[in-house]
Amino acid sequence: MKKQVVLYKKLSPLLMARLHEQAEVTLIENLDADGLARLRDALPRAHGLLGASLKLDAELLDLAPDLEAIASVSVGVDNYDIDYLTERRILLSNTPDVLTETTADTGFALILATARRVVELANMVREGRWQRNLGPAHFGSDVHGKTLGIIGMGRIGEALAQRGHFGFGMPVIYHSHSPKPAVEQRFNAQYRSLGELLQQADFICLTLPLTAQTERLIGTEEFALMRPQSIFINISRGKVVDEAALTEALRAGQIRAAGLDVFEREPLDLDSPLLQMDNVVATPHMGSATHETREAMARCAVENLLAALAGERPANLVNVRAWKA
Ligand SMILES: NC(=O)C1=CN([C@@H]2O[C@H](COP(=O)(O)OP(=O)(O)OC[C@H]3O[C@@H](n4cnc5c(N)ncnc54)[C@H](OP(=O)(O)O)[C@@H]3O)[C@@H](O)[C@H]2O)C=CC1
Ligand SMILES: O=CC(=O)O
Repeated sequence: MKKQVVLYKKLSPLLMARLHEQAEVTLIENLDADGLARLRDALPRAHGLLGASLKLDAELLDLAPDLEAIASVSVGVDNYDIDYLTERRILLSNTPDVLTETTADTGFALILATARRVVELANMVREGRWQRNLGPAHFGSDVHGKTLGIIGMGRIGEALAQRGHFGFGMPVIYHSHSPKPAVEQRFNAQYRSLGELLQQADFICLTLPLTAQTERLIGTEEFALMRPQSIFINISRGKVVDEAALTEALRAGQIRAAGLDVFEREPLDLDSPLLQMDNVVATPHMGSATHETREAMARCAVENLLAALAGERPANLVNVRAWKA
């Protein structure tokens, strides 16, 4: 008998067909109130779940006694209680690697957009406020040659370092759990303590996961270490930053600008003070959002799920302790 899979993310026809070959599929297209009620109805029969952007906590998963595997269409796994999943031997998989380059492109787009004031000045043109040649009040700051500071030197951090070093001649400094000799050699990068990095980098880029250790890692004290010309970029998770402290740092001129793809609460409220500031470029958690990459992520998630349901170890197993060899 085929296993029951609940999808809470729509897939391409090709991937739907692949899944239908192996499983009975229930598709929940929207996670609105109606969709969530349908999800709760489907959970008691589910062997596998596939989707993203939903906090799957114990209260919800207790409705699914036969659940064997969850395939997250994301690399970040902060929406899951990993200890709970491991205890229940539910295999959690994610989609690393396939989104690394695209997310680093987004990071660099934010670096360029904030430093060169692209959104603010493009809006000036669009709104008919471009009436004379630009003067210093509208000048931006250079990107090439400036110091790129990366917090979390993993896959995406490394792809950002590659762009900065080879593309823009930027000295790279970084902070991570531990030094990365191979990265240092490839990009002439130098390890710094968190405090040193915050004091020395022109661009401070967050590329680490949200965990109990990184939640609110950057707050009032950390912004106080940055310089008035520093530009802060967050493509990791909103909760790694104290958003009120960030808002205050921007207001007080402690930092020059911020490029933000992620927020404490998503979607970002329209009345967020961040949206009142010309020196903030806010994007809608679009790090991996290209046609090619989202399809590659979905394919990766489908293969992970099908492997798990077939009793094989998924290629991107997150909670390895849940695997019984
Ligand atoms: N904006 C978007 O759309 C996207 C956001 N993301 C976010 O980016 C994150 C990173 O992805 P990826 O690069 O693939 O992940 P990796 O696991 O490859 O890299 C994360 C790095 O963060 C470092 N790190 C973790 N905790 C700490 C800490 N407490 N202090 C210092 N360094 C730490 C790790 O260091 P070490 O190696 O030394 O242990 C690791 O190298 C994801 O978890 C996700 O939240 C990802 C994709 C898209
Ligand atoms: O935020 C996106 C992810 O893949 O994680």
